[in-house]
Amino acid sequence: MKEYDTIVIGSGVAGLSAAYELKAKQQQVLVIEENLWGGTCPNRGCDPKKILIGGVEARNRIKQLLGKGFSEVPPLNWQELQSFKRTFTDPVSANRQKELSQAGIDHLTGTASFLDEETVEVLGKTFRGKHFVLATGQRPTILPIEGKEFLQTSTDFLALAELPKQLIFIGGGYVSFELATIARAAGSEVTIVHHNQRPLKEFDEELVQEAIVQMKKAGIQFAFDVDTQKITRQNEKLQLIAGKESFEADAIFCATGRQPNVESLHLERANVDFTKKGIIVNECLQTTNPQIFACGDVIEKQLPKLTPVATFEGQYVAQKVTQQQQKTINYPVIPTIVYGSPKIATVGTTKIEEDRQVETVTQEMTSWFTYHRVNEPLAKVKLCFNKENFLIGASVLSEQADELIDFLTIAINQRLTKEIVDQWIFGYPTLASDLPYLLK
Ligand SMILES: Cc1cc2nc3c(=O)[nH]c(=O)nc-3n(C[C@H](O)[C@H](O)[C@H](O)COP(=O)(O)OP(=O)(O)OC[C@H]3O[C@@H](n4cnc5c(N)ncnc54)[C@H](O)[C@@H]3O)c2cc1C
Ligand SMILES: NC(=O)c1ccc[n+]([C@@H]2O[C@H](COP(=O)([O-])OP(=O)(O)OC[C@H]3O[C@@H](n4cnc5c(N)ncnc54)[C@H](O)[C@@H]3O)[C@@H](O)[C@H]2O)c1
Repeated sequence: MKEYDTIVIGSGVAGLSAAYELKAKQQQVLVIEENLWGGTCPNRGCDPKKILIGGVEARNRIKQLLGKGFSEVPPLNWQELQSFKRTFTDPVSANRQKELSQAGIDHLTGTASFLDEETVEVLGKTFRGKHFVLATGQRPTILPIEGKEFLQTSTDFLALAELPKQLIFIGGGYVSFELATIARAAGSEVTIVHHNQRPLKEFDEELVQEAIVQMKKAGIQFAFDVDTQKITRQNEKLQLIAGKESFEADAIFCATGRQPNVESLHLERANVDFTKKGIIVNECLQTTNPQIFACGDVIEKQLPKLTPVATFEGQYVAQKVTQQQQKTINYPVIPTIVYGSPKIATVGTTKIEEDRQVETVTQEMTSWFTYHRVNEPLAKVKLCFNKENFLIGASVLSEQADELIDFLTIAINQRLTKEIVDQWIFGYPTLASDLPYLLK
């Protein structure tokens, strides 16, 4: 049986960032992956989504400038956009394997299951590890309802060769807001159905409501307080049934959250505890078995489950395994973005907490040159300052929120004030040159 210093299970951003860091510390490493190498982000998550959003952004820019240089909005050609996307996604899995070979990291395709605390089995072969890193990520949850076999997921949507005419997204989270924006811009009729009145609950409620107003203007329909009970097929059409209400569509996508990939690992044989939200870890990302660490989406955590968070954790875990790191994990503030149209982004503390004596300042930026020059309908920021006037959090609504939020993240991490940035010269006119007007 072959023995390794560390066996990494899962080749997403969490697993691979751990593997490369472990190899750099001269460890013998094996990575095991059961599906596409590279995991969710580059194959069926952030990257393909953002390529499709690129087409939407270009079209929306022209839409905003109708009568201001443009007289018509060009149609978004789904097949062409999908082919462009595939030029990115198709080579990912083979490239990731090639890169691992070049780095001298052993890798194996198959499902890993523990036999005991030190041994895993893959396709009938066994491997022993002194340490393990569990980075098996999550998969979309499918509602356990009658007709669930008709439900599709974000993975299916991102791979659609043809775009159906009428679509429903169940759930008012990231996936629904982003994929509904893409489908609508490409010409589908789209409805988001949500089970209460508060979609995107992690984001500022007022900004979410303002985003919904604009999405409705773009033709996306919303149905709130809809408790989906079953899906039926009648001829070529699907019916989503919720009590007395029913909605018709050609395709229905379930976007009600994601669940951890733990079942096939047989964690009980390795004495690793987990809940339905993920693998339980301590503040050193160590599982209930001290030789086994876990990172990325598969762990149970309050933080947002995002690519840069998974990368950060993968690197930390590698330092922990090689004992280069003594401290508990210390996360910086985490920016998170919904790539709809408009975009909504948030970072740090954004709620007024009396005991921290914070102040929230709302700035409407629509008339600022940055937004007015491209005729954005609404651009708004909410900034949270502590009593020393340092920025500690922000929420942004705009087509350019994804870029501004990172400048605000730098301002929080570096404790930037207006006095400091007034000493700097930024390229003008840019989002960065707005920064002095946003800080105290
Ligand atoms: C549609 C979509 C859009 C997203 N957009 C963004 C975005 O814009 N920005 C952002 O920051 N985040 C985004 N995310 C979230 C981001 O993709 C994840 O947070 C990130 O990919 C998690 O990485 P990971 O390494 O933890 O897991 P994954 O990338 O999921 O990797 C886990 C891997 O483990 C493998 N595996 C599972 N079980 C086993 C087993 N027993 N044996 C062997 N292999 C196994 C899986 O096949 C998978 O490849 C998006 C997610 C989705 C679904
Ligand atoms: N831009 C990004 O960073 C990005 C984009 C996509 C996905 N992601 C990651 O993927 C995760 C999954 O995204 P998601 O949108 O599937 O999940 P989510 O957790 O963001 O949203 C799911 C939504 O579905 C609702 N819901 C739950 N049960 C429901 C039901 N029966 N009927 C109707 N609504 C219901 C929830 O209240 C919630 O609003 C995200 O939490 C995030 O970690 C990130």
